Amino acid sequence: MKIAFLGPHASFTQLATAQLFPNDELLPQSSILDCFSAVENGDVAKAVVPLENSIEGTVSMTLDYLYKTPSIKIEAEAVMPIAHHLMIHPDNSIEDIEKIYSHPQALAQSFHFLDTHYKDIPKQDFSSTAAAAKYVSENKDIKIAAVANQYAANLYGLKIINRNIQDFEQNHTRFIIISKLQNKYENEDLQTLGEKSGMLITLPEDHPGGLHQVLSVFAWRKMNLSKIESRTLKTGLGNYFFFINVEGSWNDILHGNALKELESINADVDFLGNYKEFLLES
Ligand SMILES: O=C(O)C(=O)C[C@]1(C(=O)O)C=C[C@@H](O)C=C1
Repeated sequence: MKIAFLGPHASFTQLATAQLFPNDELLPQSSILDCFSAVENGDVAKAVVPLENSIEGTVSMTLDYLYKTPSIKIEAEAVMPIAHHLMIHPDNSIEDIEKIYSHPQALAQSFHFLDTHYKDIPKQDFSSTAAAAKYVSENKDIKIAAVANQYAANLYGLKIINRNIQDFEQNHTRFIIISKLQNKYENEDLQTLGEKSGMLITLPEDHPGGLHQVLSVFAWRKMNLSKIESRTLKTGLGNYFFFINVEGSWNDILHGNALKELESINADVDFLGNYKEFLLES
Protein backbone atom coordinates (compact mmCIF):
# COMPACT_ATOMS: atom_id res chain seq x y z
CA MET A 1 0.00 0.00 0.00
CA LYS A 2 1.20 3.52 -0.82
CA ILE A 3 1.28 6.00 2.07
CA ALA A 4 2.06 9.70 1.62
CA PHE A 5 3.69 11.76 4.36
CA LEU A 6 5.02 15.29 4.86
CA GLY A 7 8.66 14.84 3.85
CA PRO A 8 11.42 14.77 2.96
CA HIS A 9 13.05 11.76 4.63
CA ALA A 10 13.71 12.22 8.37
CA SER A 11 10.84 14.63 8.96
CA PHE A 12 9.00 14.02 12.22
CA THR A 13 6.03 12.95 10.13
CA GLN A 14 8.14 10.25 8.50
CA LEU A 15 9.22 8.95 11.91
CA ALA A 16 5.54 8.67 12.83
CA THR A 17 4.55 7.14 9.47
CA ALA A 18 7.30 4.50 9.63
CA GLN A 19 5.97 3.28 12.99
CA LEU A 20 2.35 3.24 11.78
CA PHE A 21 3.13 1.58 8.42
CA PRO A 22 6.36 -0.46 8.83
CA ASN A 23 5.66 -2.67 5.78
CA ASP A 24 4.27 -0.19 3.26
CA GLU A 25 5.65 2.07 0.55
CA LEU A 26 6.16 5.54 2.04
CA LEU A 27 6.06 8.47 -0.40
CA PRO A 28 7.40 11.86 0.78
CA GLN A 29 5.37 14.95 -0.20
CA SER A 30 6.56 18.52 -0.01
CA SER A 31 3.51 19.97 1.76
CA ILE A 32 0.42 19.08 3.78
CA LEU A 33 -1.67 20.12 0.76
CA ASP A 34 0.21 17.59 -1.42
CA CYS A 35 -0.57 14.87 1.15
CA PHE A 36 -4.29 15.68 0.96
CA SER A 37 -4.19 15.89 -2.86
CA ALA A 38 -2.41 12.52 -3.16
CA VAL A 39 -5.22 10.91 -1.12
CA GLU A 40 -7.97 12.84 -2.89
CA ASN A 41 -6.64 11.88 -6.36
CA GLY A 42 -6.19 8.24 -5.39
CA ASP A 43 -2.39 8.34 -5.94
CA VAL A 44 -1.98 6.85 -2.46
CA ALA A 45 -4.31 4.93 -0.16
CA LYS A 46 -3.55 7.01 2.92
CA ALA A 47 -1.44 9.86 4.22
CA VAL A 48 -0.02 10.92 7.58
CA VAL A 49 -0.04 14.62 8.52
CA PRO A 50 0.49 16.56 11.77
CA LEU A 51 -2.67 17.83 13.51
CA GLU A 52 -1.60 19.39 16.79
CA ASN A 53 1.39 20.08 19.03
CA SER A 54 1.32 20.32 22.81
CA ILE A 55 3.35 23.58 22.85
CA GLU A 56 2.24 25.35 19.70
CA GLY A 57 -1.32 24.09 19.20
CA THR A 58 -3.20 23.12 16.08
CA VAL A 59 -1.61 22.81 12.64
CA SER A 60 -4.18 25.07 10.98
CA MET A 61 -3.39 23.90 7.45
CA THR A 62 -4.44 20.35 8.36
CA LEU A 63 -7.75 21.59 9.81
CA ASP A 64 -8.39 23.75 6.74
CA TYR A 65 -7.88 20.85 4.32
CA LEU A 66 -10.02 18.51 6.44
CA TYR A 67 -12.76 21.10 6.08
CA LYS A 68 -12.17 21.69 2.37
CA THR A 69 -12.02 17.98 1.44
CA PRO A 70 -15.12 16.31 2.90
CA SER A 71 -14.33 13.01 1.14
CA ILE A 72 -11.24 12.65 3.37
CA LYS A 73 -11.75 11.08 6.78
CA ILE A 74 -9.56 10.19 9.79
CA GLU A 75 -8.53 6.55 10.44
CA ALA A 76 -6.39 7.07 13.58
CA GLU A 77 -4.45 9.52 15.68
CA ALA A 78 -0.90 8.92 16.89
CA VAL A 79 1.02 10.88 19.50
CA MET A 80 4.83 11.13 19.34
CA PRO A 81 7.36 12.86 21.65
CA ILE A 82 9.28 15.61 19.83
CA ALA A 83 12.90 16.70 20.51
CA HIS A 84 14.45 19.51 18.47
CA HIS A 85 18.17 20.09 17.90
CA LEU A 86 20.01 22.97 16.25
CA MET A 87 22.39 21.74 13.54
CA ILE A 88 24.89 23.15 11.05
CA HIS A 89 27.06 21.95 8.18
CA PRO A 90 30.12 20.15 9.70
CA ASP A 91 32.48 22.51 7.82
CA ASN A 92 30.95 25.59 9.48
CA SER A 93 31.16 26.74 13.07
CA ILE A 94 28.64 28.10 15.52
CA GLU A 95 29.92 31.70 15.22
CA ASP A 96 29.23 31.65 11.46
CA ILE A 97 25.45 31.27 11.69
CA GLU A 98 23.59 34.01 9.85
CA LYS A 99 20.14 32.46 9.53
CA ILE A 100 18.13 29.67 11.16
CA TYR A 101 15.71 27.62 9.04
CA SER A 102 12.93 25.27 10.09
CA HIS A 103 9.25 24.43 9.94
CA PRO A 104 7.22 27.21 11.64
CA GLN A 105 5.96 24.73 14.25
CA ALA A 106 9.54 23.78 15.20
CA LEU A 107 10.67 27.43 15.35
CA ALA A 108 7.68 28.26 17.55
CA GLN A 109 8.26 25.25 19.83
CA SER A 110 11.87 26.47 20.37
CA PHE A 111 11.10 30.19 20.32
CA HIS A 112 12.43 31.12 23.78
CA PHE A 113 15.65 29.14 23.35
CA LEU A 114 16.33 30.72 19.96
CA ASP A 115 15.34 34.17 21.19
CA THR A 116 17.68 33.86 24.19
CA HIS A 117 20.72 32.41 22.43
CA TYR A 118 20.35 33.59 18.81
CA LYS A 119 18.28 36.74 19.24
CA ASP A 120 19.67 38.77 16.35
CA ILE A 121 19.84 35.91 13.89
CA PRO A 122 16.86 35.89 11.48
CA LYS A 123 14.65 32.80 11.50
CA GLN A 124 13.05 31.58 8.28
CA ASP A 125 10.14 29.21 7.70
CA PHE A 126 10.73 26.04 5.72
CA SER A 127 8.26 23.39 4.53
CA SER A 128 9.51 20.88 7.13
CA THR A 129 12.32 20.45 9.66
CA ALA A 130 13.92 17.79 7.45
CA ALA A 131 13.71 19.99 4.33
CA ALA A 132 15.58 22.69 6.29
CA ALA A 133 18.24 20.16 7.38
CA LYS A 134 18.63 18.91 3.80
CA TYR A 135 19.01 22.49 2.56
CA VAL A 136 21.72 23.19 5.15
CA SER A 137 23.60 20.05 4.06
CA GLU A 138 23.46 21.10 0.39
CA ASN A 139 24.54 24.73 0.98
CA LYS A 140 27.66 24.87 3.08
CA ASP A 141 28.64 28.24 1.60
CA ILE A 142 25.70 30.05 3.11
CA LYS A 143 26.05 30.13 6.89
CA ILE A 144 22.77 28.62 7.98
CA ALA A 145 21.51 26.33 10.70
CA ALA A 146 18.41 24.15 10.90
CA VAL A 147 16.13 23.06 13.73
CA ALA A 148 15.40 19.38 13.12
CA ASN A 149 15.61 15.92 14.71
CA GLN A 150 18.49 13.52 15.36
CA TYR A 151 17.63 11.35 12.32
CA ALA A 152 17.82 14.38 10.01
CA ALA A 153 21.26 15.23 11.47
CA ASN A 154 22.42 11.66 10.79
CA LEU A 155 20.86 11.35 7.33
CA TYR A 156 22.08 14.73 6.04
CA GLY A 157 25.48 14.59 7.81
CA LEU A 158 24.99 17.66 10.00
CA LYS A 159 26.67 18.62 13.29
CA ILE A 160 24.36 19.22 16.27
CA ILE A 161 25.38 22.37 18.19
CA ASN A 162 22.48 22.54 20.67
CA ARG A 163 20.39 19.60 21.83
CA ASN A 164 16.79 19.49 23.09
CA ILE A 165 16.05 23.14 22.43
CA GLN A 166 12.23 22.83 22.69
CA ASP A 167 10.95 25.30 25.28
CA PHE A 168 9.11 22.72 27.40
CA GLU A 169 10.26 19.27 28.39
CA GLN A 170 6.86 17.81 27.52
CA ASN A 171 6.60 18.24 23.75
CA HIS A 172 4.28 15.95 21.81
CA THR A 173 2.79 16.15 18.33
CA ARG A 174 -0.43 14.40 17.37
CA PHE A 175 -0.54 13.04 13.81
CA ILE A 176 -3.56 11.73 11.91
CA ILE A 177 -3.91 9.02 9.28
CA ILE A 178 -6.22 10.34 6.54
CA SER A 179 -7.93 8.39 3.76
CA LYS A 180 -11.15 8.18 1.75
CA LEU A 181 -11.73 4.58 2.85
CA GLN A 182 -13.61 5.25 6.12
CA ASN A 183 -11.53 2.49 7.76
CA LYS A 184 -10.58 2.19 11.37
CA TYR A 185 -6.79 1.66 11.60
CA GLU A 186 -5.73 -1.07 14.02
CA ASN A 187 -2.22 -1.98 15.24
CA GLU A 188 -1.69 -4.42 18.08
CA ASP A 189 2.03 -3.62 18.25
CA LEU A 190 1.34 -0.05 19.37
CA GLN A 191 -0.02 1.10 22.71
CA THR A 192 -3.62 2.37 22.39
CA LEU A 193 -4.41 5.54 24.35
CA GLY A 194 -8.16 5.66 23.78
CA GLU A 195 -10.96 5.92 21.29
CA LYS A 196 -12.69 9.03 20.02
CA SER A 197 -14.95 10.44 17.35
CA GLY A 198 -14.04 13.48 15.30
CA MET A 199 -16.36 15.92 13.55
CA LEU A 200 -16.45 19.31 11.92
CA ILE A 201 -19.44 21.41 12.87
CA THR A 202 -20.65 24.56 11.13
CA LEU A 203 -23.47 26.66 12.53
CA PRO A 204 -26.05 28.09 10.10
CA GLU A 205 -25.51 31.69 11.21
CA ASP A 206 -23.89 33.57 14.05
CA HIS A 207 -26.50 33.82 16.83
CA PRO A 208 -26.40 34.13 20.61
CA GLY A 209 -25.79 30.80 22.31
CA GLY A 210 -25.13 28.88 19.05
CA LEU A 211 -21.97 27.17 20.29
CA HIS A 212 -23.55 26.67 23.70
CA GLN A 213 -26.39 24.71 22.04
CA VAL A 214 -23.87 22.47 20.26
CA LEU A 215 -21.87 21.83 23.41
CA SER A 216 -24.97 21.11 25.48
CA VAL A 217 -25.84 18.25 23.07
CA PHE A 218 -22.75 16.44 24.42
CA ALA A 219 -22.85 17.87 27.95
CA TRP A 220 -26.24 16.57 29.05
CA ARG A 221 -25.39 13.12 27.63
CA LYS A 222 -22.22 13.19 29.78
CA MET A 223 -20.04 12.80 26.67
CA ASN A 224 -16.56 14.15 27.27
CA LEU A 225 -15.03 16.48 24.68
CA SER A 226 -11.24 16.03 24.41
CA LYS A 227 -10.70 18.85 21.90
CA ILE A 228 -12.57 21.79 20.49
CA GLU A 229 -10.96 24.18 18.08
CA SER A 230 -12.53 27.02 16.14
CA ARG A 231 -11.11 27.93 12.77
CA THR A 232 -12.08 30.75 10.46
CA LEU A 233 -14.32 29.89 7.48
CA LYS A 234 -12.58 32.66 5.50
CA THR A 235 -15.96 34.15 4.57
CA GLY A 236 -15.58 37.18 6.85
CA LEU A 237 -14.50 38.06 10.35
CA GLY A 238 -16.37 36.14 13.04
CA ASN A 239 -17.36 33.15 10.84
CA TYR A 240 -15.99 29.86 12.12
CA PHE A 241 -16.20 26.10 11.87
CA PHE A 242 -15.47 23.87 14.86
CA PHE A 243 -13.33 20.74 15.07
CA ILE A 244 -14.65 18.61 17.92
CA ASN A 245 -13.38 15.37 19.44
CA VAL A 246 -15.76 13.37 21.60
CA GLU A 247 -14.43 10.49 23.70
CA GLY A 248 -15.97 7.14 22.81
CA SER A 249 -17.52 5.71 19.68
CA TRP A 250 -19.84 7.11 17.04
CA ASN A 251 -22.37 4.43 18.06
CA ASP A 252 -22.66 6.15 21.44
CA ILE A 253 -23.46 9.38 19.62
CA LEU A 254 -26.00 7.80 17.27
CA HIS A 255 -27.49 5.68 20.02
CA GLY A 256 -27.99 8.74 22.20
CA ASN A 257 -29.54 10.66 19.28
CA ALA A 258 -26.88 13.35 19.58
CA LEU A 259 -26.70 13.65 15.81
CA LYS A 260 -30.47 14.18 15.56
CA GLU A 261 -30.30 16.90 18.16
CA LEU A 262 -27.42 18.61 16.31
CA GLU A 263 -29.51 18.50 13.13
CA SER A 264 -32.51 19.95 14.94
CA ILE A 265 -30.50 23.05 15.80
CA ASN A 266 -29.45 23.26 12.12
CA ALA A 267 -25.80 22.48 12.81
CA ASP A 268 -24.01 21.07 9.77
CA VAL A 269 -22.02 18.01 10.90
CA ASP A 270 -19.22 16.42 8.85
CA PHE A 271 -18.34 13.18 10.63
CA LEU A 272 -14.59 12.55 10.32
CA GLY A 273 -14.46 9.10 11.83
CA ASN A 274 -14.48 6.99 14.91
CA TYR A 275 -10.87 6.07 15.58
CA LYS A 276 -8.21 5.04 18.07
CA GLU A 277 -5.32 7.09 19.38
CA PHE A 278 -1.93 5.34 19.51
CA LEU A 279 1.32 6.19 21.29
CA LEU A 280 4.53 6.26 19.20
CA GLU A 281 8.19 6.32 20.20
CA SER A 282 10.36 9.36 19.51
O1 LIG B 1 8.69 19.45 9.89
C1 LIG B 1 8.55 18.27 10.23
O2 LIG B 1 9.47 17.49 10.43
C2 LIG B 1 7.18 17.77 10.36
O3 LIG B 1 6.97 16.60 10.28
C3 LIG B 1 6.07 18.77 10.65
C4 LIG B 1 5.88 19.05 12.14
C5 LIG B 1 4.53 19.85 12.35
O4 LIG B 1 3.97 20.38 11.43
O5 LIG B 1 4.10 19.94 13.51
C6 LIG B 1 5.75 17.78 12.89
C7 LIG B 1 6.20 17.66 14.17
C8 LIG B 1 6.79 18.80 14.90
O6 LIG B 1 5.76 19.37 15.67
C9 LIG B 1 7.32 19.84 13.98
C10 LIG B 1 6.95 19.88 12.68
